[in-house]
Amino acid sequence: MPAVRVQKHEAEKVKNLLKKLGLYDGKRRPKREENFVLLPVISSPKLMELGFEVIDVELPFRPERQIYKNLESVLAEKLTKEELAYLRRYDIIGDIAVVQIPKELEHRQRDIIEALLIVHPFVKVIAKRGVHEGKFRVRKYEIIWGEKRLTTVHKENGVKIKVDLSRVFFNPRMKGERYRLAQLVQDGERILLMFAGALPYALVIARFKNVEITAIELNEDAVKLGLENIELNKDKLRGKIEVIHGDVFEVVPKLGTFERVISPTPKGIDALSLALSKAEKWVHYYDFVHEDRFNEFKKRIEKECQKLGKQCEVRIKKIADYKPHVYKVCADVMLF
Ligand SMILES: C[S@@+](CC[C@H](N)C(=O)[O-])C[C@H]1O[C@@H](n2cnc3c(N)ncnc32)[C@H](O)[C@@H]1O
Repeated sequence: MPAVRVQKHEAEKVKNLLKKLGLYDGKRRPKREENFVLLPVISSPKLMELGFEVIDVELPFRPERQIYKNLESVLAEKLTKEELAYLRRYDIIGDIAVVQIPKELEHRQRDIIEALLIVHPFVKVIAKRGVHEGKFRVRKYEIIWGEKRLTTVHKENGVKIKVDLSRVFFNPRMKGERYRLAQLVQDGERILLMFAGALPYALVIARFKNVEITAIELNEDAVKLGLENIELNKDKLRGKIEVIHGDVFEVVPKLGTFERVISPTPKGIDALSLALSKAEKWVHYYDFVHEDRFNEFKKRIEKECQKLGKQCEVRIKKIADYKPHVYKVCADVMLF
């Protein structure tokens, strides 16, 4: 059966491209071979046209449950249609499943736990999530099954990220966004990462690109985890990460400028002017914006640039739904 043979460091990028083109065969597992990875693909002349090395190899099939079963299909046997409509997206963070159980489904908690264990037999903890709280944006959780811990190692974009959900912010749904930024970055850049958390953005960027990242974070627990994460990934990182424990608004004004500034801004904090003032070429500024206010947000950024004597081009990208009509967005700002 066909597989594409790629260098290990390119595997993630090529896999994403193949998925986008509908050529990746998710029913079989990829395989490592020294410095190469064999990616299962669907037979297509397009692969040759794209210049890939296609070989014929037996790659093992994934267990059936991983392909066909999702939580909804398992629960469809037990829950009514009305109840199924209340099911929310859940996250798998390392070996922890994080679920939301609305009050309409509280009486179904046991069924939901059983179904999760069928779909994800490797999870060791199932936790119900609450809202983000405080300036460190940590969520409240209630463990409803398994080991009594909220610490785990999550794998994403080829890096390991140790997190303690009871002490630090972490959002696995930003995986694609972190990959997007890593692809925009060029080797050799100096990057300022504000509000760095346990370093998920820094690790993914430094895994793909040979850059110098200065990361600022106020939560001491996140800083400690970030340093552990650098150690955990040291063999894979092409770039360097320096972590500064402190308040962005005190530390950053004392620093010089950077080619690129990234601000995964906590909700309710305005660090726009600071981010723009420290950037030479690019800013990626995250915020939560009502769909009717995208243009207003863009104008505000342009005005801030003018105040700083800089010209800019702004693109607002929707990253995730936050609540009805409000999105988490990233403003990609090019300065010139
Ligand atoms: C939305 S989270 C993003 C964390 C990380 N970038 C991630 O994506 O996982 C915001 C982070 O900013 C940190 N933070 C909040 N206020 C801060 C400040 N004034 N200076 C530095 N860090 C701050 C919080 O502790 C939290 O880790």
